[in-house]
Amino acid sequence: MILNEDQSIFNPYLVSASLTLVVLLFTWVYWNKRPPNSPPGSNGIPLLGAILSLTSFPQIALTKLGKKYGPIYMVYFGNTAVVVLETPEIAHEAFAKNDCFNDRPQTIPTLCSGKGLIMINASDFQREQRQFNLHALREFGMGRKKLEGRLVDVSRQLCKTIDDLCGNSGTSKPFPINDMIYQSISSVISYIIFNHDVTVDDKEFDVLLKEMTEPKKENVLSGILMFAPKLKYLPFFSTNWRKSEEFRDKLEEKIKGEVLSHQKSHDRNNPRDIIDCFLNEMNNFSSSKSSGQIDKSCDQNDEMNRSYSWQPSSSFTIGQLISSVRDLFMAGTETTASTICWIILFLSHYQDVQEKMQKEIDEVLGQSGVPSMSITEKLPHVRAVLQEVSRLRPSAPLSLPHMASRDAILNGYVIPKGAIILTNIWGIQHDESRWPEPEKFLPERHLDNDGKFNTSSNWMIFNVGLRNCLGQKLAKMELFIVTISLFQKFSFALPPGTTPDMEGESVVTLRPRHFDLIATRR
Ligand code: HEM
Repeated sequence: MILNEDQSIFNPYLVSASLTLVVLLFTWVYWNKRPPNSPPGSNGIPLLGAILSLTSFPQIALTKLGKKYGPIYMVYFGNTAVVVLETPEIAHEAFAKNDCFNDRPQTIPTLCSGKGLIMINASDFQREQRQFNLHALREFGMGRKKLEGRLVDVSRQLCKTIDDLCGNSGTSKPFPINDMIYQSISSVISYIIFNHDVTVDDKEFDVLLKEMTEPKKENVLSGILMFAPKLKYLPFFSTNWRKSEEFRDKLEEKIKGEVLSHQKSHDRNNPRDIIDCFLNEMNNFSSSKSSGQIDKSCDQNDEMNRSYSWQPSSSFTIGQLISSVRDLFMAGTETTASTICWIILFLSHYQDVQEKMQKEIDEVLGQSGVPSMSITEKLPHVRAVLQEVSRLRPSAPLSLPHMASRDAILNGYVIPKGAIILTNIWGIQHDESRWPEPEKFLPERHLDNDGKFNTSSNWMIFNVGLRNCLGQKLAKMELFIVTISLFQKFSFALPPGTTPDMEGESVVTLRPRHFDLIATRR
């Protein structure tokens, strides 16, 4: 048989279709190859991996994958390996018992400048800075009467604003509370760092911070970049990345101004805030270089001194001061304020729980008693409410990303160097084997048979290990004192006929959408 031209076995369409098939087959085989003994999971769609699961609630998508693959699994976002931890035990093994899973991927442009506290890799530099800031937060914040006083003042101011809205009738019209809470919480951290409220005294500062945390499209994109950094090379995301860097630079310029004015009025024997304390360390370094002496003036009378053992070194520089202040401010506002908003929303929706909590507050403090951390034992129901709301709506549902600094074994699996490691805090706190009926709001699950408050290692909103939340003591104090102050003075309700949105929105944190409230003076 003679083949005419059209029937040739070298038909170009046939050849290119076959070649495409071969290329696709190779891509598929190559894409689906997994490193030997890596955690279970799927490689997902070639080139994209599981990236499409990063919907508006990535924590929920990842929890579903956890049910399929088990307590530790590995997926790909683009070509980046992402290991997800679904139990506190594995998180503990990774972050407390190991030193190779505590680096950070460079995925949050507003916090990644090679310096600071949050996104720097684990190193002597990082440990020294973490230790210094833990100590400085204690000195100017945690455990100090001074901070309790500040918190009480801030809460009083907040109550005064709400009281004005209640007017003569004693009941307000519906009003949004979110911005008031954000303002109060940023004021607390602002005093600890700058010894004044920068968001009130400097409007530009305030606008910048709001721009960076508002739930607008750009910030949602930043949330996605946090888990899939390689997307920053795509046109849509690259603009977003650049804009975030510009914001960071502007914010750092503002902080620099504050640092300069601190330098001018600095008295080493009378540190006013974290900036002064840091400046003392810088001076210590230069004087210890010349004299060999270490003078810890901000450390006088400090009962925590025993755990305070860093040596002044070159990690104390102006650049590092500016970046660490930026990180404390960013980390210390959004998370705590969102949690307080969730608490108010849940209690407004569940009126019976609110009444029970108020009864307890009334018995311990009455209408005029001043809240303080010394009465936590007497308020188990309040603590149970705080615990349950933050279990249901953790403000950092996937924690912050960690990164493997080398190939290493975790729970019997090989984790490749450079893999991003996420702790699925949401999944752990919604795991029905640990929390029966996990979706239900049941504060009493945190009380024992005698009505005493019960802690559980399955509650882990601050994550665990060597990079866990540096501000957790401060955060607990803020949640406790602000909540008590508000519910001691007011009852809150949602406007009749409205259906609350209890899901919220994920920006980088999980926060409630704006909601209106009615306050009634008690
Ligand atoms: C309810 C409030 C808060 C929650 C839920 C929260 C949660 C977290 C989480 C999950 C992490 C990541 C831990 C990890 O990667 O292992 C973290 C880190 C951090 N948090 Fe918080 N946080 C809160 C409040 C605060 C406050 C008030 C401050 C500071 C004043 C703060 C400062 C930091 C810093 C500096 C880090 C980075 C620590 C490091 O990398 O070594 N946080 N936080």
